[in-house]
Amino acid sequence: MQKQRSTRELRELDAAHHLHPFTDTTSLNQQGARVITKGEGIYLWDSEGNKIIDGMAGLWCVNIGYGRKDLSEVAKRQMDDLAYYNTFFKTTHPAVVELSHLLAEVAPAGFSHVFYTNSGSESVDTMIRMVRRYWEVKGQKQKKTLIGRWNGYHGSTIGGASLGGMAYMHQDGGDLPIPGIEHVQQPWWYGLGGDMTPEEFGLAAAKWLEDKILEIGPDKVAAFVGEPIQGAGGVIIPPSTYWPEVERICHKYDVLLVADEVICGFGRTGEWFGHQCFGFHPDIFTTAKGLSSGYLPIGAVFVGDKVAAMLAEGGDFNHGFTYSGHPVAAAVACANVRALRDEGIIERVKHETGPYMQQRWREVFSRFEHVGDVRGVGLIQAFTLVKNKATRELFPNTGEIGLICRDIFFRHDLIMRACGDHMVSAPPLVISKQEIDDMLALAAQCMEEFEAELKARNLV
Ligand SMILES: Cc1ncc(COP(=O)(O)O)c(CNc2cccc(C(=O)O)c2)c1O
Repeated sequence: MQKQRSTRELRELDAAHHLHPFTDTTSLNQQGARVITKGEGIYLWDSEGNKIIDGMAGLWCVNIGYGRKDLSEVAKRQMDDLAYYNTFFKTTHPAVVELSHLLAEVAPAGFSHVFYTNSGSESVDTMIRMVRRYWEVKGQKQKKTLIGRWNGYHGSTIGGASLGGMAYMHQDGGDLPIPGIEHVQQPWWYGLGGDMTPEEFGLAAAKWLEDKILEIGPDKVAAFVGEPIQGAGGVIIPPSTYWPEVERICHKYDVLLVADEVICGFGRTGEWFGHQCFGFHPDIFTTAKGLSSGYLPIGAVFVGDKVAAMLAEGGDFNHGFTYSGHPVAAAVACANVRALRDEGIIERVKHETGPYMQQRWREVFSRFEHVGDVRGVGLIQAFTLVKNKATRELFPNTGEIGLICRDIFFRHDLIMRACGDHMVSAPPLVISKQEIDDMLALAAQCMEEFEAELKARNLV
């Protein structure tokens, strides 16, 4: 058993050998990474023994909370029995069969089939190929353009990063987006709504999609892809009128509707899936994260019956991964989803802890001078750091203020995420009402310090 190295040793070796994702390595290595060693419920511990409230459930994924020994026991048993076999050549195994059956049970009506991947990005890339294959089998191969949203996030693969609307990801060494990917503006009322009511703006934002479809030509548009709530874009919650209107437009022009449920799926909004929270009906939806609560990498594409039937008609669908439906990941995901269902965790988010968080979140943050658009649903919430709350004036140099705020929270052992100047939170779904109170009391203290810091730096 490896002797536990000191924090200093771990940092030095990490700096010498580990390239971190989405990181300026030089900058990170000047300060050293924080070494996380343990998790339990909503808490993490670092190598210095500090207890941390994880207001982000890792990366929006540890829905069931840390430290579930039942999941690690399932993993060990499966690994001892069958650590790996593939599902390529007319083979399957009990773990992936049980998971597939369970997912068909928890999925909304019309979704009987899942395709497995190892991540959200792979789920999105799989969806892109499925959508294009669907139209090819239907004899409309030219219908291949997918439309996403600016500031949407769909992963880091070439397809996912192209479909995403993070412009900086298109520039950074990727020469993205790939051909056949277009974007429309996001349904962000607070920043783009002007004098419109949210309801008016939701319809206007949906019309941007109709305009884009007509600009490209309906006979060339394959699908529209969106997160029910844009997560990494800053928890952008669309007005109530947006998604039903998007669905109407997609039906009008025979465009497939795809929900990217990688963050919103598996109870995050209080519903099993985010599209159920906003009342629309996708043809396909992509998942990962909460599927296994991050205990092992696994993703799943839920394929609507209409699309599955067309794929079946097309014979071989030449796509898939070595670890598609990996036995250990499938077994852990099955145990995780069963627990989310059988322990009433999602039900509690919908009826107890979600409403409680949303009430307390608004009470705590609405009183701060430089906080606007306090928002959230279920256990995904945010607020926007603003220069002038009355006029909705944002800070210049988007992101600079967000990082100041995030670092104050981190110094106080509370993990929240700065997406630009949006401060966001998505804790494990097992968070209790008392833990919500504790988290928000600490957050309020951090915000007092943050607003003092703004004044001390003459940023307001
Ligand atoms: C909606 C959505 N779709 C696809 C992906 C890609 O999933 P993978 O990372 O498993 O390939 C995501 C992932 N979302 C994600 C991943 C990493 C960091 C953050 C952040 O907000 O800091 C968000 C996501 O949020």
